[in-house]
Amino acid sequence: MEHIIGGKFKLGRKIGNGSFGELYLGVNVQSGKEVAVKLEPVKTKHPQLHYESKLYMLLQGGTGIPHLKWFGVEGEYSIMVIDLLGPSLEDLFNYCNRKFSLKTVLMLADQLISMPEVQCFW
Ligand SMILES: Nc1ncnc2c1ncn2[C@@H]1O[C@H](COP(=O)(O)OP(=O)(O)OP(=O)(O)O)[C@@H](O)[C@H]1O
Repeated sequence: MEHIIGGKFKLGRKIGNGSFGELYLGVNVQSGKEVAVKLEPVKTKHPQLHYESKLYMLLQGGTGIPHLKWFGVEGEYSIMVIDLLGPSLEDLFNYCNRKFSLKTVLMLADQLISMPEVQCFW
């Protein structure tokens, strides 16, 4: 039988790798909407995912911050379900043949420094 995370999210294909977790595409089986699912083995030496989910909770509602939909432990994994974001900056950089125009760089800088969530880490 297919495993449904948090009673609501079906796990799809892998979409990325972080330094401590793996990202998968997921689908909310009730609404059909796609989500991002991050998995971290519970046996990992230095668990991070629970802290990451708490940070998302603190930053909820901020510009560019994905909405935390669910966090829990199921089987051998800690699991966090968040909004599925668009392509990463690296993906966009590759799409532009690894060259951004000055205008793009300035627009990016402008967006980054005006994010209150980023300012609090300075
Ligand atoms: N909500 C999301 N929607 C779509 N793709 C995502 C989402 N979160 C992360 N990704 C992608 O998954 C990959 C891994 O992300 P992850 O957040 O695990 O690691 P990271 O930020 O690259 O590094 P670190 O593990 O140090 O935080 C990245 O390529 C990122 O673009």
